[in-house]
Amino acid sequence: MPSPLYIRQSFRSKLFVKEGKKLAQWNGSIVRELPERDATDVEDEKRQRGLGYGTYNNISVSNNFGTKEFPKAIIIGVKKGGTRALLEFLRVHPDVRAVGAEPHFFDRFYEKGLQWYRNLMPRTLDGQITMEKTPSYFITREAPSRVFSMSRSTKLIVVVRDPDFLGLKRVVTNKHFYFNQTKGFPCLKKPEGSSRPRCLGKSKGRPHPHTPAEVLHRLRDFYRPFNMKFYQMTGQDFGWD
Ligand SMILES: Nc1ncnc2c1ncn2[C@@H]1O[C@H](COP(=O)(O)OS(=O)(=O)O)[C@@H](OP(=O)(O)O)[C@H]1O
Repeated sequence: MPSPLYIRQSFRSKLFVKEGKKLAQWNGSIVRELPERDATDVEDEKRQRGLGYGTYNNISVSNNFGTKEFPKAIIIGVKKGGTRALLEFLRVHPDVRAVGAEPHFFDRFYEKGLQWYRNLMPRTLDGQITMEKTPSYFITREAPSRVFSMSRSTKLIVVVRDPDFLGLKRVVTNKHFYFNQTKGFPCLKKPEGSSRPRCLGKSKGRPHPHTPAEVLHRLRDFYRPFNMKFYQMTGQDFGWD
C-alpha cells in the first residue's frame, strides 16, 4: 500500500521559496491557473461526463510542453479539511502542476481507465510534481489498492494540520498572502495587472452556527478514542483533546 502522509494544516506558509527572478516568471502563471471558483462535486461530474475535461478552464494546462504524468502526490482527504486551500497554495509553486477540479478517478470514474486519468493531468517538465486532490478517496475502500496498482511511489496526503512535506524549495512565503477577515483565513495577494479572484470560492469560509458547550463536550467524548487510535497510528499526539 502507498503510505499516507498525515499533514498538519495551519496554512501559515510552509511552502517554500526561490529567488525573485523565478518568482516574477511564475507570478504570470498564477494568474492563469487559479480557479475562479471551487469545483463542487456536481460541477466535477458534469465536466467529466459531458463537457470534456481538457477544454474546461479550471484545468491548468498552461503550455504545450512536457508530458502528462500520473500524480506523484494525491491529496486524499479529509473532506472539509482545507484540501482545496492546500492544493491551491501548493500549486503556486513552479514545480507543482495540478488538476484544478477533483478528478474522482479512484472512486467514481475508475472504469474509464488509467489513460483517461492521465489525460486529465497538466503537462509537466522534468522535476515538476503532478498532483490532484479528491477528498472522497479517503472514504473509498478500494482507493488505496487502486492507487497502488497505478504506482507504488505515489504519496497520499491526508490533511490534518500544517503542510510540511514534498521537499520543495522555499518559494512561497507570508508576503504572498493576506488575512481575509470575511473568509476567516489567508488568501493569496492579487498579482499586478490581474483582476482574477485570489481567494477560495464561495463554498469555503462559511459562517458557522454557535455550538453549545455541552454539544462540544459530547463530541469530544465521542471522538476521544478515535483520536487516540489515530495518534498511535501516526506516532504523533495532535492534542485535539
Ligand atoms: N487557509 C485556510 N485555513 C484554514 N481553513 C481553510 C483555509 N482555506 C479554506 N479553509 C477551510 O477549509 C474548509 C474546506 O475544506 P476543503 O477544501 O477540504 O473542502 S472539500 O472537502 O473539498 O469540500 C472550509 O471550511 P468551512 O468554511 O468551515 O466549510 C474552508 O473555510
